[in-house]
Amino acid sequence: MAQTKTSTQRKRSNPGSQAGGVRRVAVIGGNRIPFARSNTVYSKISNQELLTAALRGLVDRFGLQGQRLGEVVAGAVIKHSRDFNLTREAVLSSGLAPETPAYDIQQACGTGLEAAILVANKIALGQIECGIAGGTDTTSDAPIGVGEGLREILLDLNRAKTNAERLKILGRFRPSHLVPTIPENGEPRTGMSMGDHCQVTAHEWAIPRDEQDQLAYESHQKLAAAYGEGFFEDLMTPLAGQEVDNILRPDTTLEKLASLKPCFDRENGTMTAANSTALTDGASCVLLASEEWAKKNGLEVQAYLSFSEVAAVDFVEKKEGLLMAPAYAVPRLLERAGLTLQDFDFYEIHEAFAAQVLSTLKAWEDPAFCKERLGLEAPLGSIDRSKMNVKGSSLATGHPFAATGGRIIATLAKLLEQNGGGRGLISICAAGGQGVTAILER
Ligand SMILES: CC(=O)CC(=O)SCCNC(=O)CCNC(=O)[C@H](O)C(C)(C)COP(=O)(O)OP(=O)(O)OC[C@H]1O[C@@H](n2cnc3c(N)ncnc32)[C@H](O)[C@@H]1OP(=O)(O)O
Repeated sequence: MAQTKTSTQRKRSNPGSQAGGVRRVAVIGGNRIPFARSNTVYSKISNQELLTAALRGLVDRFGLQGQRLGEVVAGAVIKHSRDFNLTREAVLSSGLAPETPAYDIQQACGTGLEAAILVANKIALGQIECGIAGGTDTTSDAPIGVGEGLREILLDLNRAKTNAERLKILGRFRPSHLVPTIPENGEPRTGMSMGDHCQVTAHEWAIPRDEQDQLAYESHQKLAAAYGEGFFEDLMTPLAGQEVDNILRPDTTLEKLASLKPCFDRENGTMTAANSTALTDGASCVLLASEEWAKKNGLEVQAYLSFSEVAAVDFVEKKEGLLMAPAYAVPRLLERAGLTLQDFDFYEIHEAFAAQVLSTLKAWEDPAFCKERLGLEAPLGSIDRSKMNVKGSSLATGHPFAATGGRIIATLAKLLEQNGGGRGLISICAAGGQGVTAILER
């Protein structure tokens, strides 16, 4: 029994983890539910149920029933106040051993990738052997809050001891108290939405409308082709009769996209409902492990999560583009990894908005931006666009905020496995002027 052994008698359980040493972190595989436009098929399904469905699918696929994993880390950008720890609740219904620890994190649209970095770091340090990272979001089931006035009345009512006290408190009630507090897709410090911010950046970088529409069009074409070849068959668990992302429009045309009206700057804007992500419901997760654990459990390694970098920009005082932090994170990532921007076989650049992707690519090509903002002697340069988002991305799949990271990791890991090797770059912009990036290799 472990309790009767002294520490010196105890066999070291992670011989790969020497002091100061790190282990390679394997991506075993991922799973997600099909993503759905908000207020459609998942409109009556909670965040917790969406995450549970994605987790259960992963548990079934990799035979993890009853296993105690190191930990499960996930989160949602928009949560109800009742969801203290929705990841733990999802784990308790997932088929994993109930002794598996789990907790929520929140890093806006970077949540899923940040969760994977947290789990990976513990595996790398030998603190755990395996874990699951994930994310979920539903804008169909957004929490509606009550205003301050009504909140005070309700709390006082709860504390009141007599009916007379209750009646007196109810006398403070005014119809104006019924105005609800609805969560906004906006930045608290600027009062602008993500789309408003991105439209400012698109103007600054002079991103033409037709280039944004082209990117959106290609995203749908590539996602449709990926479904056609069965790419997602072992990456997805159907839910509520939904088998594919219902935002996907394989039949859309460039002419149709060109006909849509701008939706943020309505006068001079270039961003539309098609070259912006739609509000989406969904969940995803990925299984990460040490190589030893994977081998012991007879599981193949798809890829390794080797580097990560998170950056933040000053979008308040310095007026940097809110969604431009990946432009800063990636050069730091490359420097630490000893790589150039061209040293990749795949690029997974989250398509929050087509204009966000195109502004970031343009920034890396721009000598003045690279010198003055990034402190580089030469620009990072261009990427081979045929290697970018090859199975479609958020414009076509949709973007359930916290679930996008897991979708991307699972897609890229499978691509690297199919390719028989190589390297992929992940870049995800996030609210709050942040960007989460990582490298997968095989
Ligand atoms: C949060 C982070 O941390 C970082 C990030 O990722 S930032 C990104 C976060 N996400 C967002 O901010 C979501 C942004 N999106 C939105 O707010 C909304 O989707 C939107 C304002 C852009 C559009 O909303 P909407 O007007 O309700 O869109 P919707 O009604 O679906 O579409 C408008 C029209 O375009 C059409 N359309 C949309 N996509 C199309 C496509 N691909 N092909 C053809 N037509 C399309 C629709 O059919 C519709 O046409 P009709 O009016 O004829 O019905």
